[in-house]
Amino acid sequence: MTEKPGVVVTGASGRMGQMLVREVQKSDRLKLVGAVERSGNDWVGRDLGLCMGGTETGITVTDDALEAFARAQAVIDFTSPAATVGFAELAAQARAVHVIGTTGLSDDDLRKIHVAARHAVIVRAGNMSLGVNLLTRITRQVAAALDADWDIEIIESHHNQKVDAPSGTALMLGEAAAEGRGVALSEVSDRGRDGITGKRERGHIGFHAIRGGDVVGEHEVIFATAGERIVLKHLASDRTLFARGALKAALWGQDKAPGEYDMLDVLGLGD
Ligand SMILES: NC(=O)c1ccc[n+]([C@@H]2O[C@H](COP(=O)([O-])OP(=O)(O)OC[C@H]3O[C@@H](n4cnc5c(N)ncnc54)[C@H](O)[C@@H]3O)[C@@H](O)[C@H]2O)c1
Ligand SMILES: O=C(O)C1=N[C@H](C(=O)O)CCC1
Repeated sequence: MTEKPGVVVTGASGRMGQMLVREVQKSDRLKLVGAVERSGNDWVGRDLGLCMGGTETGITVTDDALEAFARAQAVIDFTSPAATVGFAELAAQARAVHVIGTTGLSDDDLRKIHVAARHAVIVRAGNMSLGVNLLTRITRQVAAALDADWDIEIIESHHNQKVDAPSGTALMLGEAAAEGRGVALSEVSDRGRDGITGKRERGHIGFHAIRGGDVVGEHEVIFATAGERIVLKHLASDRTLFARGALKAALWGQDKAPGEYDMLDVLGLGD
């Protein structure tokens, strides 16, 4: 039997990090070989299993990402934009598949990730769930079928600890709607109206963010015209769906050529 690909989880103590650790430990196709946290985090230098309130795993949480990545075939990374940009370079040096779930990346961050993908497989998506990725396809199709008499608005809701807005998922849905309309999202995006904004611009795509409690993630794409509305909606109630998508991406990437990929590639929903 061939060896299972080894996985390092970055941001191991985070909401998604802990979920990812559990899912890799449960997997019969991947093996957990490392856990990375930022310098100064309480978990660094301690056994991962004990930190998570369970039994010893023999994996010591480290802040030395390159040393950990060198032992891995995949890095699963749901952290912060600054951390992810650094990890992209290190994962490329280690020739490990880099699965990026981090959102809130700037254009400059994306350029750096693009450079790293010359030497490594990078799979990045603002949402790793099958349902949301399918919804991007449906959104594109509906937007292509309707003209600009239909106003497009995207509403997203998340827990009160989320630090970026609009969510990565809302931006994926916005990109899909813009693509269906044949326009660039950057030209038509309206984010969070406030004050005397003037009337809604025809053809624009609006974004609105709700933050509260422990909402895992909810997204609505509204197509509104005189007398009728179409509302497409996705509700996530459990973070394991994002983690499972990330594991699928880590396995899928093992035999791919260096380059940038997304979950549509992984799920076979691409063009
Ligand atoms: N793509 C998806 O499907 C999806 C799903 C859920 C969350 N996310 C995104 O994942 C990211 C993390 O979300 P979360 O809710 O787990 O946040 P979180 O704050 O709970 O966890 C982030 C973790 O990253 C760690 N971290 C930060 N900088 C680091 C560094 N330099 N080195 C190592 N670790 C570092 C933090 O210490 C923390 O433990 C966010 O950008 C979120 O939007 C994406
Ligand atoms: O909890 C988060 O943070 C989430 N982030 C992603 C996003 O920005 O869309 C996916 C949903 C959960």
